[in-house]
Amino acid sequence: MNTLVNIENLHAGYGNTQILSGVDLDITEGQVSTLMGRNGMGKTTTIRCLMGLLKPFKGQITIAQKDMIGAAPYQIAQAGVGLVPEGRHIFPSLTVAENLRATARPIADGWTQERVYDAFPRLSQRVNNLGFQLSGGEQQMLAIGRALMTNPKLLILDEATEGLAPLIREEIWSMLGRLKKDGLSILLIDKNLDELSRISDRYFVIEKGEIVWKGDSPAFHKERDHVEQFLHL
Ligand SMILES: Nc1ncnc2c1ncn2[C@@H]1O[C@H](COP(=O)(O)OP(=O)(O)OP(=O)(O)O)[C@@H](O)[C@H]1O
Repeated sequence: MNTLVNIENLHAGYGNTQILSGVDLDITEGQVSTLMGRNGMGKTTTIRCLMGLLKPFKGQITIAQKDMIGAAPYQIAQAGVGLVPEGRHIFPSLTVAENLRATARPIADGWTQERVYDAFPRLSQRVNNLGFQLSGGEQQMLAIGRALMTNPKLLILDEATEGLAPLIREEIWSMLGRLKKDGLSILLIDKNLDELSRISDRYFVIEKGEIVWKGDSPAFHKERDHVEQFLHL
């Protein structure tokens, strides 16, 4: 199996404050990987470096074996990485259809609006509604749909089900399961261990800007108590 993204010895922070001090993270094609850690440990900072939104102090980032450190966000998108950011950030004054069209990068046999509506039937009933008129769950589905319309090789979801109702969470988790079956590589930033363990193949735990535990599914199940200790206060 091929390595899609490789992050090595990543150091980054804000101004003079160092947040990441040597993060190593590798993502294998076709797998679901999970980055976990308590609040403020550096998960979003790691993703911001990968997406070209924050310039790292040092380290290496490759996407499909190509050096991408310091690349601009549009170049990361072109390299096939799509992000569903924490807090969704859909366009509030555009309709659902316009939101989906806004970032689309069509390819042959790729994602279309119809495919997104098939995947999230709730959205198909809201096509002409404006972003701000949607419920939190519908906004999250739209944010995922919008990322899929860029036809990514790797889809990153930062706290995808945070604050959503159980039924909506379930819809999103089963949708992610279907995307995995279709062969999409996914990186989840999440803390819901029960739901994660249904689809995740590999796990990384970050603490104070370093990966302190990593393992595959069998290792996670065997050492779950140990992993949970990193996630609790
Ligand atoms: N723009 C910023 N300027 C200064 N400090 C920041 C900025 N963004 C984040 N930080 C700090 O960097 C640290 C890591 O934040 P980060 O968002 O990466 O954490 P996280 O692991 O994603 O946590 P959370 O689950 O709370 O989102 C925190 O201490 C945070 O306060």
